[in-house]
Amino acid sequence: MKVFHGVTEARELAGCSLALGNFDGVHLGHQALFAEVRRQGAPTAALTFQPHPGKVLQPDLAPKLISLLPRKLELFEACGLEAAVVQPFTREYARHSPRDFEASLLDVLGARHLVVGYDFTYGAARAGTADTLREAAAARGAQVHVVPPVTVDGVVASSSKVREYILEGRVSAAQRLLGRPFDLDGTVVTGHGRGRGIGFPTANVDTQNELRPAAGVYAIRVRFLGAPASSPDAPWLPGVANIGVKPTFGVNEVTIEAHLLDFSGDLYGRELRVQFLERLRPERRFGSVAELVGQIKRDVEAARAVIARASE
Ligand SMILES: Cc1cc2nc3c(=O)[nH]c(=O)nc-3n(C[C@H](O)[C@H](O)[C@H](O)COP(=O)(O)O)c2cc1C
Ligand SMILES: Nc1ncnc2c1ncn2[C@@H]1O[C@H](COP(=O)(O)OP(=O)(O)OP(=O)(O)O)[C@@H](O)[C@H]1O
Repeated sequence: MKVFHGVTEARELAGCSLALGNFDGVHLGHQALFAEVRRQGAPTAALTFQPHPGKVLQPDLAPKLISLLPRKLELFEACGLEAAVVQPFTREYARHSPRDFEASLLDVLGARHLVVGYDFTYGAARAGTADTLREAAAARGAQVHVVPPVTVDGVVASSSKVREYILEGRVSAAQRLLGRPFDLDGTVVTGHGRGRGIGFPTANVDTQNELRPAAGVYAIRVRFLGAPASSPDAPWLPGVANIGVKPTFGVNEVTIEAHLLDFSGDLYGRELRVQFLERLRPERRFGSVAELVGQIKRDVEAARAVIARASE
């Protein structure tokens, strides 16, 4: 997939079918837009903003993002798009009128089909709507396609809803809207080394990802990323993760630690992707290490059952 930095760099996409949005998380609603783009024909592309407009316009209220830009681009590619236009978003850019935005897509970039969702708005003060976009396109012989809301069990798929679920630890609800499990990437860093001593060594995952699930114990799958580890179809390894402050040991900082069920070996420095399948229980303080170990054994069995179901 080709990545262009800004509309003016992307003129070779003239005649393209282009989806418009932030696309944080690339959930099922976003995927429906990309399916519509593919139906309209090549070259197929999506335009997204970087940083997320919320970070620029209301930094104090801005949400934690479901996925960072590299992962978003990877997901675009997995949806079959041939190109992405990453438009730098600044306060100055945000002041552009709807007319400017229309001209940049239709005249500068020369898109032929614009694909937006049912609630899409654009330009300063969000004054542009699907109707104004349609008028602007029609005047240039281009078309606008508006995708109706995609819902799952009565819930409209949206980035905000997915974030809410993840923050509550409801990762399987998030998965239903994403169409895949929520994941984050990280590097294995050193911990306190207690895990090995109690029979459950854990990889401490240091992640740049902004959004993490609520504290608790999760059934997970893990895949190694990057050189020299593996190819894109490297296997998903079953695991169980604890997110939290380890109250049994009185640690203050929140960590994400993953115990791989059928793996032994040194993981320090490895880069991995962790997929969260289901929350098994809240984190709690145990009166003794023996009680904690007994519970972790039960967690491992529960995780195996969840992962076996997920792999069916
Ligand atoms: C499946 C699993 C569940 C865990 N649940 C808890 C818990 O409920 N409470 C707690 O204090 N620590 C919990 N832990 C964290 C352990 O205390 C931690 O893995 C161990 O102390 C090793 O930590 P270290 O990496 O800091 O050495 C859990 C760990 C795993 C792997
Ligand atoms: N469930 C959905 N069904 C159809 N289109 C959608 C759906 N969700 C988003 N879209 C469309 O996808 C594009 C990208 O939207 P955006 O990135 O703002 O996503 P969002 O999920 O609505 O985010 P947020 O929850 O933060 O408002 C927009 O054109 C939007 O209208």
